[in-house]
Formats: sequence, C-alpha cells, structure tokens
Amino acid sequence: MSAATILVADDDRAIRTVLTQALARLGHEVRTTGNAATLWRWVADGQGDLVITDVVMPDENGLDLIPRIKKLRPELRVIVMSAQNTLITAVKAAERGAFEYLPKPFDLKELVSVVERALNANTPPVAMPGEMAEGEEQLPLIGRSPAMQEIYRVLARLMGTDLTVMITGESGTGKELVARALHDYGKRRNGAFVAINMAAIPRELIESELFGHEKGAFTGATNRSTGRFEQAQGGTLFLDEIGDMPLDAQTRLLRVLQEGEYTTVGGRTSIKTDVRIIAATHRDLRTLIRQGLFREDLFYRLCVVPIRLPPLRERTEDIPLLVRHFLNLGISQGLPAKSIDQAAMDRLKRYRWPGNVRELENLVRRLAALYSQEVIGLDVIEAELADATPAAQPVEEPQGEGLSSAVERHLKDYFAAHKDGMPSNGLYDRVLREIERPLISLSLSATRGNQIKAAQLLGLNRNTLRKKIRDLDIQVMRGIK
Ligand SMILES: Nc1ncnc2c1ncn2[C@@H]1O[C@H](COP(=O)(O)OP(=O)(O)OP(=O)(O)O)[C@@H](O)[C@H]1O
Repeated sequence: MSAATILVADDDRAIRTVLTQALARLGHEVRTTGNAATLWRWVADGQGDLVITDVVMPDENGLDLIPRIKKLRPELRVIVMSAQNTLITAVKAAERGAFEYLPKPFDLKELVSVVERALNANTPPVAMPGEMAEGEEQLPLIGRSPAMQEIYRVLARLMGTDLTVMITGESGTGKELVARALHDYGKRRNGAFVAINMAAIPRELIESELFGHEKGAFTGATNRSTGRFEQAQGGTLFLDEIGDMPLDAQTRLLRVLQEGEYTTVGGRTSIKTDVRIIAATHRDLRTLIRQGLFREDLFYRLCVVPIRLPPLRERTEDIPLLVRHFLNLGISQGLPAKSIDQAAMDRLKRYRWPGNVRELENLVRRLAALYSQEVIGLDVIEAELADATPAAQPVEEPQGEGLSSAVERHLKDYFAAHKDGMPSNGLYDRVLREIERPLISLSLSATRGNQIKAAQLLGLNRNTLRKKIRDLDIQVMRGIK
C-alpha cells in the first residue's frame, strides 16, 4: 500500500491521537479535525484519499455527510466509527455508502486492516437502496455485544442485496426477528414478508401451503388456494424450521430455486417467482444431511450467506439492555414500571438461558405482571429461576388429558391430509413415527425438561428416551414452542 492522506474527524481527542499514531506508523499522512465542517472543507478542496469519521460530532452528524461526500467525490471511501452501536447505525452507514462501519471501541488491528482494504479496493462500493422511512428509529434488534455487532455488520451489508440467507441458532435467539429486519430494511421492504414454519404444518400439506393448489387437486381441495410463494411475490419468504421440511417438499423447493418458477399442486402452468428466500433452523443441517434427512444440494442453495445467532449465554453483556427493553415494552402495554437491582441483574447474567432471549422476555413479563415491588431483588430472581430449572421442579401430575388430546389433534391432521387415500402399507409404523416426536416433546414440556420424569411418564427406559431425544433431535427446554 503506498502512502496516502487520510482525513479523520472525531470530536474525541484521544481517538484522534490514537488514529494518527497508528496510521502514521504505516507511512500515511493523517489530518485530523474535531468537527464535520472542517472535514467537509477538506473534501470539497479535493484533499485526502480516505475519510474516517465519527457519527456524533458537535456541528453535524457524520452519517449525513456521507451522501454529500459521495456526490462530490464518488471514489473517496468513507469509514464510519460509532459508539452508537445499533443495527440502525450500521444500516444507515451502509445505505449512505460508507465503505465500512466500525463499532467503538474497536481494535486497532481491525482498523488498520479496514484502512488497507479501503485504500487497496478498486471496485466501486455496492449501491445501496434509498433512505429509510422517517421515524423508523425504533430498534429492531437489541444488543451491543461484540457478537451482535458482527451480526449487524453482516446484516447491513446484506440490505442492498437479494442474497439467500440461512440463519442458524438455538431456539429463541431471534432468528425470526433477524429475518424481519433483513426484510424491513432491505430492498424489498415495500413487498410482503411471509413466514411459514415447517414444523407447524402437517408434512403432507407443506407443498400445497408453499405453492398453493388448484380446486380438486386432492380431496378436500374445494377451492383454489394461493401458496406462500405467491403471497410473497415481490417480497420475502421466510422458511422457518427448514430442517423439518419433508424430503419430497425439499426436492420441489430445490427445483423452484433452480428454475425460478413453479406450478401449484394440481396445476400445469408455470408461475415465475420473484421472492427473496430467508431460511432458519435450530437444527444442525449437516447432521441431518449425514442422516439422509436433508438434501445437500438444497443446503448449498440456501446457505449462500450463513448467519449464526449466538446463544444469550455467549453475550450476557446484552442482558441489562434486553431487560430494560422488555420492561419498557411492558410499560407500553400497561404493565407497571419496574427496575431490577444489581445483585438480581448479576444473577440473570450467570444463568444459562436455554430458551435464550425468548425465555428472558417471558421472565421479564412475569416480573412486571406478578410482583408488586417496584425494584426486583435477588430473592425474586432466585425463585423464578429455580422454577425454570428442571431439576428443582416437583413432578407435576401427568397431564393425561392434555397430552392425549394434543396427540389426537396431531393424528387428526395426519388423517385429514390423507383423506383421499392412506399410504397403502406400513400405516401403523408411519403413524407411530409421526406421533413419536410430539409425544416426547410434550412429555418433556409437561415435566419441564426433566428427562427422568418424562421417562417415568412415558413408561420408557431413561436411556431409550435419551436415544430418542437425540435421534429425533428434540430440544430439551422449558416452554417448547
Ligand atoms: N436481539 C433481540 N432484541 C429484542 N428482542 C429479541 C431479540 N432476540 C430475540 N428477541 C425476542 O425474543 C423472542 C424470540 O425471538 P424469535 O422468535 O425471533 O426467535 P427464534 O430464534 O426465531 O426462535 P425459534 O427458533 O424458537 O423460532 C421474540 O419475542 C423476539 O422479539
């Protein structure tokens, strides 16, 4: 990299000093200022090969300066640094044409590598869509941990694209929220966001749900029905729990993704698709591929950009912000204002959160609704968490009726899907296989995840249950969705 002139704007003198030293060491000339007006003057005078700017400066917001810089000198790259580390800042920086966004505090090594990339890159920056609608300052995702910053940066880069995204992460980590953010701030925000959960639909109905069906396509198809692909036309289709998709439907989906068109169930005319696909799963698709339950070619089609959402226990520094966010949400829904004392917060940070943000959200809701004290202390949190820990939970009466009616509902779905004729053989085994997963999941949730008690309830050997949980990839946690 040859020596360059780098313009730095930040109202924090310490940052100016650190950047000057680090960049001068690389042989660059560095000019620094504490305000946006001076930076703009330099740029307008044709000075500098690269700009590094802060967002909040006394006279102007650095982000507002970027479009003006880009208009006057499109080739000049701008790196944005900010302590306002939210998804919105990252997205705005990307939208306005920043080369890179660096959340503060940043690692100097990282800064140096971004500067090198900016000075060496000769491709024009990706064009980003227009400005976000006014008043959209409400944050879609909460969290400022390094792990979330990395997610924001990936998301910001994806906003101007239609790339297929695969979001993985444990249950309750915010996969659906991320999919929505990609839609709401992306190119297709004026189109529909349509979600379909593969685990929630009887397997036999998935293809008709996805692609729609013609009148008379199967018994019970009394009318033509539109599928989710059609509903999402021009927008985004979110395929949730993609790991639960039956193989037949996978084959059909793969064909649609390859060919860009599909036919409805029972239909003959091809329909062109114009949807952006985002898929999500909490299951390990590579394991499913090895077990022959997921098509490898479909996996590669969907996994163009993988995003892994970290479990909450890997970003406990976000817990106070999330708690405040959910308490505020409660207030807006009419629940009383509350706060949490330090010892209680520390305890929340030490808990493992098997149900991730969803579990935390539910806990905060309970705190707001059920406790009269204004400041929640450690005793309340201990009691709540003890309740959530399977081992500390007394056995509940087996929920005979609830369980059997849930299984019955599942069976009814199964038979309804086969109204026009049952699979000709092996029905007993097939039906048992169909109900095994919900039966075990429901038993585990009835015993709050306690496998010993679930085994007793089911009348199964503990090891057999454990093997089934593993084979069927059942999540063991409280409050299975
Ligand atoms: N970063 C976050 N900021 C604010 N709320 C969040 C965040 N992550 C998750 N949530 C909230 O937690 C709940 C669960 O999130 P979501 O449904 O997106 O998770 P998921 O990973 O899709 O779960 P599952 O795999 O069980 O479907 C939602 O109510 C969501 O609003």
